[in-house]
Amino acid sequence: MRKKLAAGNWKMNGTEAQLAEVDSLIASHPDPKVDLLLCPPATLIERMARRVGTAQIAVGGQDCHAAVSGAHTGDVSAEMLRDAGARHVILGHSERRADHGETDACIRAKAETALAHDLIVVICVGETEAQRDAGDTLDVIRTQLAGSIPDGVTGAQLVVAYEPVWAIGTGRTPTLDQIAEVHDAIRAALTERLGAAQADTIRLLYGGSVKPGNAAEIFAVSNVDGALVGGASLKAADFSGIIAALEAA
Ligand SMILES: O=C[C@H](O)COP(=O)(O)O
Repeated sequence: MRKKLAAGNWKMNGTEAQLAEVDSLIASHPDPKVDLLLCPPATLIERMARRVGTAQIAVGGQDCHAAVSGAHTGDVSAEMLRDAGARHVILGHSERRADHGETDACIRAKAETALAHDLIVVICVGETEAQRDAGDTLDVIRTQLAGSIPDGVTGAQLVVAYEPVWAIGTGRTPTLDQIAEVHDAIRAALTERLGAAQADTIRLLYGGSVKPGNAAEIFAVSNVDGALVGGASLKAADFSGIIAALEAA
């Protein structure tokens, strides 16, 4: 039985004042029935981890470098994330793929380093609108999974997020059938690659315009084990509604 996971990706949003939302979230969910994860900008990781204290919210990074250390101005290493209090890292988000030219091989290299530093990796996959219109969605997803997931990863070390690029921050979402089709295909690809014993334990998150109003129907879809939430994770009241829907699913 996979424990559900509600993950928030704050992207490039938030300074000290934004951490008040974490206090509100803890107050609303002192004993959550699902796993909670917040991934703030790198500048807030340590402060958020301290703020969370012993409350049941994990903290994660939004990216890390593939190298352990060295001359990489502006980058953050996996070891630095661990040191700051992160236990997870998002890798291969479509915004990293688009803005920084990240390839599947690059994401895999980052994932290998992150795993070596005891971080749980949240690997993102998703098709563009043009790829969906061309009927290439499942091929794109399978290629991204094959190229970006390291060999030998265990179910405890990996979370996969399906985020259709055209649904991110747009208010548009796929149909429930489309979400089910992709999540079932991801589970099948992971089973073929890692074996059922590992694949069955990997949480698959849907991401892309998840809101309190659509969360319940998305969480009822086959092989959806939670969500990776962007905009709605910035407001505790909104994220709380999504968490409540996941707890009820
Ligand atoms: O990482 C989160 C996703 O990109 C979803 O963002 P969104 O909820 O703002 O659409």
